[in-house]
Amino acid sequence: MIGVAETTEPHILCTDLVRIFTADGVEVQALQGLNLRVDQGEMVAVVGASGSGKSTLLTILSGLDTATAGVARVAGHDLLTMNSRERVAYQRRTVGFVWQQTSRNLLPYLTAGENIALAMNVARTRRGAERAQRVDELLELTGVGEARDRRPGELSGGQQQRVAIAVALANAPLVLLADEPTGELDETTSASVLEAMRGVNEELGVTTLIVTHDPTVSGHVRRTVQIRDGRTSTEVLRSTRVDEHGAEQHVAEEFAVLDRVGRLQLPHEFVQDLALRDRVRLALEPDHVGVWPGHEGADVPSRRESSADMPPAASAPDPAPPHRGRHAAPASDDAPDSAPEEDR
Ligand SMILES: Nc1ncnc2c1ncn2[C@@H]1O[C@H](COP(=O)(O)OP(=O)(O)OP(=O)(O)O)[C@@H](O)[C@H]1O
Repeated sequence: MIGVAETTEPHILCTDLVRIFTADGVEVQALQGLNLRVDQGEMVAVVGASGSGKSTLLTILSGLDTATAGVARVAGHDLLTMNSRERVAYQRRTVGFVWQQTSRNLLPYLTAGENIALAMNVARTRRGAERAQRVDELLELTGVGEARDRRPGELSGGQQQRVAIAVALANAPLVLLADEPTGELDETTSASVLEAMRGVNEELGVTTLIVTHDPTVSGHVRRTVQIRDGRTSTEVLRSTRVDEHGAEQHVAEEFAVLDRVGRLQLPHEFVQDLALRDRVRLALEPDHVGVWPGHEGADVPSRRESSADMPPAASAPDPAPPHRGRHAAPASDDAPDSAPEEDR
C-alpha cells in the first residue's frame, strides 16, 4: 500500500473501469470505462437510473467483486491486484459499508451496542472499556444514543440505518461506502439519515461515497455525479456564494464529465432537442466548442478562423449561445437541477 498521506492521490480513483458479466453466454457491460475521483474527506453522491451500474461500482470499491479491466484504487489500495488476505484486512479496516437492507448491516439478535462492538471484535480493534466508550461515542455521533440496548427489530428504519452507520465506522475506516442507504425510508427519514452521514463526514473527515437512484440526495452533498450506461456523464457542484447585497445564495452548477482522452457524454435532452445522431460537427472557438448536427440536410456551421479542421460552411450562425440549464443557477431543494430526464 502507498502511504496515502504522502501522495496527492484521491481517496477513490477509478480510471477506465470496466466490468463485464457473462450470463448464459450473453455479455453485459455493467461498467463501460467509468472514471471517478473522490478526494480525501469529500462526500460525493453517485446517482443514476436502475441498471446504470451503481451497485456494480460499489461492490468493486468494497472489495466484494473485481473489475474486468481498468484502475480502481481506494486509499492507496489497488483493488485489481489485491490478494485475498489483503482484501479481508481492507474490508475490516480501510472501508466501512452501509447497505440498503438492515439484515445486511445488523445482526437481528444483537443490540445496537453489541452490533458495533462485534465489528471491533472481528477486526480485533479496541478492547474492554475503550471498546465500550467507542460504542457510546459512535451512537451519540449518529444521534441514536437511546438505541444502545435495543435490537434492530425494536428500532425504526431511520434508527436502524444510523446504527448501521455507527457499525460501519467502528474500526475508524478511511472511506465510508453506502449503497442506497435510504432506499427503504420515507422522504423525511431519508433526509435525516443523509444529514447524519454528512455530520459524520464533517466531524471525522471520513471520505464518503453514496450510490443511490434517489435524486434528492444531491441536496445533502456538495458534489453529485451522474452515472449513465456504466459511465459518469455529468456532475452537479453545489456551493454557497455571497451576492452583491451580501446575501448567501446556494448555487448548483452542472458540468459534463470529460475523461482523460477528451470523451464526454452529451446530455440526453441535448441529443434529443437537436436530433443529433451518428456523428456531429465540431468547431473550436476561442472560449468554447460548438456542436452541430452532422447528418445530411442539417445546418452547417460557418468556418471560423479558429476552426481550422472544420469543413467549408454554408452559413454563419451567431456565436453559439450557452445552452439552457448548463450554468450557475440558484439551487432548488428538489435537485438534481437540470439532470437528464432518464437519469431521474
Ligand atoms: N451478477 C451479474 N450478472 C449479470 N449481469 C449483472 C450482474 N450484476 C449486474 N448485472 C447487470 O449490470 C448492469 C448494472 O447493474 P447494477 O446492479 O450495477 O445497476 P444499478 O444502477 O445498481 O441498478 P439498481 O438501481 O436497479 O440496483 C445491469 O444491466 C445488470 O443487469
